[in-house]
Amino acid sequence: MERPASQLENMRPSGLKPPSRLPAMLSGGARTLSETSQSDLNARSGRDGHMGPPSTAKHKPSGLPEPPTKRKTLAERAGETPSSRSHLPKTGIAGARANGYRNTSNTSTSSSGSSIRPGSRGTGLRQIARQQQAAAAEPSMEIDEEAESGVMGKRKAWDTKGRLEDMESLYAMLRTQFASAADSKTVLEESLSVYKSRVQELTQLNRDLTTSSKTITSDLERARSDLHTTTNDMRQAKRDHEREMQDLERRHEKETHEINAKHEKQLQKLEREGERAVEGLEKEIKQAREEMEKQKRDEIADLTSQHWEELDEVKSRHADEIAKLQGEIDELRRSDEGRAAESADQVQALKDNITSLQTQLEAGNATMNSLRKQLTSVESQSASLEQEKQSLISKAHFLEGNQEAQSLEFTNMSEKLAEAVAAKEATIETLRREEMLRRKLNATILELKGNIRVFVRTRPLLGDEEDPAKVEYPDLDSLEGTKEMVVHAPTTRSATGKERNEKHSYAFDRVFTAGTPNRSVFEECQELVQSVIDGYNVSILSYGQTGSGKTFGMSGVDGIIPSSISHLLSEIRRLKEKGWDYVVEASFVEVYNEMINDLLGDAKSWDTEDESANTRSKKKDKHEVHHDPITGKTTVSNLTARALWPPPKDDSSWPPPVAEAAAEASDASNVDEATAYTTKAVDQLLDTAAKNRRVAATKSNERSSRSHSIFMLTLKGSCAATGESSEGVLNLVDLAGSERLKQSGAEGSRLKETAAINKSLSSLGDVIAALGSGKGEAHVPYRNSKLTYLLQSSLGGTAANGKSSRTLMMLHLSPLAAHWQESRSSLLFGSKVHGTHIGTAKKR
Ligand SMILES: Nc1ncnc2c1ncn2[C@@H]1O[C@H](COP(=O)(O)OP(=O)(O)OP(=O)(O)O)[C@@H](O)[C@H]1O
Repeated sequence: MERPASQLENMRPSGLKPPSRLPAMLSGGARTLSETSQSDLNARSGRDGHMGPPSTAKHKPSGLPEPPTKRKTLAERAGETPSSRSHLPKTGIAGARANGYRNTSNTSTSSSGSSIRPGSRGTGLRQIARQQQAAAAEPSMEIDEEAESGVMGKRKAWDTKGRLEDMESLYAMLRTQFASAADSKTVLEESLSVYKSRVQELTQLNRDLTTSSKTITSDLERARSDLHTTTNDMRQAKRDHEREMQDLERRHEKETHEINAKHEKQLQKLEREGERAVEGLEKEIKQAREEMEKQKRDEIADLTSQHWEELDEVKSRHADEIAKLQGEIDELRRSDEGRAAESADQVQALKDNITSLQTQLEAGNATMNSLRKQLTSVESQSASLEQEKQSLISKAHFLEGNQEAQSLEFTNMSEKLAEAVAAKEATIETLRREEMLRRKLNATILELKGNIRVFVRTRPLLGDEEDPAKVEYPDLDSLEGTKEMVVHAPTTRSATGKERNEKHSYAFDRVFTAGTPNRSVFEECQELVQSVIDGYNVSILSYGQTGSGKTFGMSGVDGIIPSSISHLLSEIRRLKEKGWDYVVEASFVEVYNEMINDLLGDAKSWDTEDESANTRSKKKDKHEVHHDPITGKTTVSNLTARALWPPPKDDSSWPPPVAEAAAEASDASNVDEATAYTTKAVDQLLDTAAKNRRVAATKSNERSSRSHSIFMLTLKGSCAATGESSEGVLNLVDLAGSERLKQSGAEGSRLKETAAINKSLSSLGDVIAALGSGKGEAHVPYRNSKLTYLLQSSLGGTAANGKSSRTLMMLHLSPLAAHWQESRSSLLFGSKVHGTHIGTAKKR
């Protein structure tokens, strides 16, 4: 695109400007060089002093204007009147010339200082023209004056000769003037040719400059387009750079994220390894402890047998000495009075001897007590030895003293015996009071903690499982135990690409970190299990999606079922010393499709109802649930109940393998065998249940995940001494997987299963919510599902007889981020249950 010259001028990098006068000259119109007027040339040469030919200063033109008309001949001129004659200057020519030159110079001077505006130049040309006209007019006036006052005026008309002379002189003068005019013309022509060549030069210069201008313009255009291209390139490079930077940033963020995730994984791995190491160490410690205990037991046994041997030795020595004494006494009796004193000395020596023996016995007893307090049989035998010793002493006394003293001694001994019996009674009474106090305290503690409690447990990552959900435990170091958890949802992105990091905080009665072993979990449940012994009904329910660890926590090694049995057995043994006797029975049932099945019965008879029959016409359950409104007891008809304690002696099919041990179990000295029996019996119960479920699974897959199992323990206790009695039920429930299967996608048996599971789990939530509303038992919808109806008396409510119960909901979570939604719905269920407060539990 062509730009105006003024703009181009401004952009000229070199600062080169086209000669300012050239456009002016060119703009003067389409005049050719021949058309250029003398005045133009004069004006130009005047304005541009250095461009003018130096010769023009020397050979100034005469200043005479070219005759506008044809010159007259001399004869013609001679015939003219003086007024009409030519105006020939005398001195005025030079003056006019000088004037004209001066004027031109003046114009030039003034023009050179002025700008190159065409207007000003035009003014200069007009001035020059005016001056030339004035110069042309002036000489004519001078000639006329001269002619009148000088030459022509002095001659008389008749003086032809004089007038001829005048004419001759005038002619000569004119010739001179003509000659000078010719010179002047030559000079002017020379000047013109100089000007012409100068004009050519200038034209050439103009052309060169135009070409140069064009070149520069095209250079400029090129430079501008280069600049444009460079700017575009730079912008593109900038954009590329920005894009690269963004990519780099994204990559960097991703890498950081990956590194963080890797670190976390490593940390967790290390934690897991640490936990495994701790577990291994614990196992080793346990083994070492067991070995030490065994060693101790062996040592105790050795010491005991040694002690027995010593006692036997002492006894035989006593017997020998007694026999010897008896002989000596007899001899003494037979001897005379004189030897009585000697005998008395001997008796004294014997007495000393007996005292030292007594000291030995006491020391032996002290050693024995310190070694094993539980060896009550040994103590009782020691007591009989003590009695023997006392009788020996009394015999010695008898020998020593008279009849009266002997009877006094006897009375003292009887009193001491009565005192000992009274002390024993008082001790038993204190123990009973202590036991009652303990039960009350335990009840108070549990009441304070609430009748419905919720624990959360996350299982560790298994095998090659990866990508755990992020969980934080804000009060991990709390001395009261961890109760809070913050679960982070997997990072998502909004429609605008913004990162969304959701997290949810929860608080429960207890939160267990991933990897907490079963044993530690049970320690927190122990108080609740203990309260069953005290006569409360308790339910512990494992809730969570399939694979979250419900079965592992309930029936696995050190799980709640085996640990509860072992804890209850040790408590039963402890209470035996305080006068309490317990009977323990176990049943194991499954609730599947709203039907109760006996897991210890025959699996082949399960799931027999006609699928097509409607619910009302369905035949009655084989196992009916019945609640006694007076006792508050729940019974299920046709249910197998296995005696776990005391081990039965008369059932040939039951007890299972440790028959001999069981037979001896009623003997207090064989508690270990009895415990072994019960433990084995429980293992066998669990095996039988698992086997039955496997058989049933041929009809319905994944039976264990799709049904609820309930291990029911009934503990009946009585204290003959006080006439007190108690009955508590412990229900250990492994619920069906809580994952919500879409009913729309399920068909046939799976649809029915899903409906039954959803119904029973939501009924469970509703029942607990209703119990928490405080509207009373009448408003609790126990009957909405078989599960809640079966557990009615142990879900935290209060039975008609005023007996109330306790519940522990154990939420099991998968650690995987992929299972986040299921974990969240479990946590929401737990929060709903945890928010429910149910009043104080009462025992009847
Ligand atoms: N705390 C844990 N420590 C180690 N392994 C565990 C733990 N919890 C669960 N597991 C393992 O996870 C797997 C699934 O556990 P489990 O069978 O108990 O889940 P579940 O919830 O009972 O499933 P389902 O509902 O199908 O019966 C098992 O292999 C189990 O050994």
